[in-house]
Amino acid sequence: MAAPMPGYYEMTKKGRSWRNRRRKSQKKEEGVRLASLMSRDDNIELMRWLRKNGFRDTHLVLTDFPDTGRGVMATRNLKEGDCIVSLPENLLITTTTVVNSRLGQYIKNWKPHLTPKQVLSLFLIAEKFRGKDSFWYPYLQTLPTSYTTPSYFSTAEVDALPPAVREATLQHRKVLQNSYKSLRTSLHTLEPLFPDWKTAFTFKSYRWAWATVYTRSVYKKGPAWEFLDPSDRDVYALAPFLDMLNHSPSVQTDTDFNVKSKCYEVKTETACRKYSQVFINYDPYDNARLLMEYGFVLPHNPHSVVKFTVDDLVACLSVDDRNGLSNKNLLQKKMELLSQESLTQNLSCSTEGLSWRLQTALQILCMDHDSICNWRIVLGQTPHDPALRSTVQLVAQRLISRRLEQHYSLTQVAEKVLNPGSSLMSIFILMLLKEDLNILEQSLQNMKSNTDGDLEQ
Ligand SMILES: C[S@@+](CC[C@H](N)C(=O)[O-])C[C@H]1O[C@@H](n2cnc3c(N)ncnc32)[C@H](O)[C@@H]1O
Repeated sequence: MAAPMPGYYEMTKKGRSWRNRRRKSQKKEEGVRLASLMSRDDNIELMRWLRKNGFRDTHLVLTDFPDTGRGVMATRNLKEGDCIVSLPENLLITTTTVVNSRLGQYIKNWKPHLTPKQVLSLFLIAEKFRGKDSFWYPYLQTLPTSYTTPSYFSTAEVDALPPAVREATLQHRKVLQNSYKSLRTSLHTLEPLFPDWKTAFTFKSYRWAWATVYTRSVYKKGPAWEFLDPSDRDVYALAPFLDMLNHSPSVQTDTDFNVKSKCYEVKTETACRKYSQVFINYDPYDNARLLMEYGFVLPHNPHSVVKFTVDDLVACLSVDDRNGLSNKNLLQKKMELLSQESLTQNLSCSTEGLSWRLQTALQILCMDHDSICNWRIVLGQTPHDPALRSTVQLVAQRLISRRLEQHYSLTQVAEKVLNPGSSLMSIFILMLLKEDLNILEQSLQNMKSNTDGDLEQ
């Protein structure tokens, strides 16, 4: 298991002003940190190998940051438009790399066909097993030995998750297990290449390789080889050094393969000061998605939301339903409308309040028989019908209060069961629960303080 990073311990125990003070003092310490990480043999070897194979030197160095773990630091000021990484094609691991490798001719004939992720995972295991004989050895040496993605969660950690995230976790694990199961029957054909194939291609090593591909690959369109399973797109590339860049939602970067220079390039659209961490923006993901796909959670993630299902909304409607809003026929009509208007998913709230989709779905669900016949007109009215508005407000408050209660108990149990001192995953799960609590509390507070009952953001 990856060793928990001290920065995360600090984050869970101390306040924002403490962190700000700490950050300032950390800036002074960064020169020392820089020395410590760059003097590690595997990092020296990685940089030497990259340069030898056409990587142009950049003003970036690998550094251990207290808040994010290993990342990349700028050794000079970077300005908007600077190309910060330019990685030649021969240093990318894609399905083409695998096809042209010794492994290629073996796996081409496997049935069922392999997906691009399976191909890359097998290649990583194979090359790792070859040790120093592999061209990729200096890169493989710098990869994490384990991850914090859902396939590494303990049972207690899975149980502590909010229900929707737990479901996604179980699904993620099932996909991984099925993926391994489907190729396991063909592994013996690798015997001429790997007499020790049983020791090399275990589920444990597959889980590691799979997580490596999931958390570290960049988008690069491949040729979609005819031997590949077309259900997954051939768009993954492992990119040494570039994959050391951590994610921040507050930066803009332009990351793509340049067909002219034949290099994978990262251009920053956000200036970065000397001795600061250089980030790229993976995507505008909320914390649940970051945890599922990358195995981490961001404190104060601006994209974080708490999601609801239509069933959650309906359950709040039917409590004390004196107006008959959940009458069977009426409810069926409302459900049809929600489907027709694609309002059955992404119903969420953030610290800013309820999303437009959640508000609109609630308004439709709160309409009585007369209003539902003219639902477009009723929805379009400004100001809204006061009776409808107050029903929506009541149901919305009930929705958030209920989730808040559930979340309080989940968090209390999680705090008892999980040990943030021994697992980074436990820290992230507790952070996720606390971020969600914060969103729900702020949403409810906003609603209550809004005396006019205006639910619009
Ligand atoms: C592409 S790698 C980045 C380099 C990685 N930190 C390393 O040491 O190899 C992506 C992984 O880095 C970590 N990561 C990225 N951004 C992060 C952030 N803002 N905070 C914490 N961890 C982050 C997550 O573990 C994620 O799966």
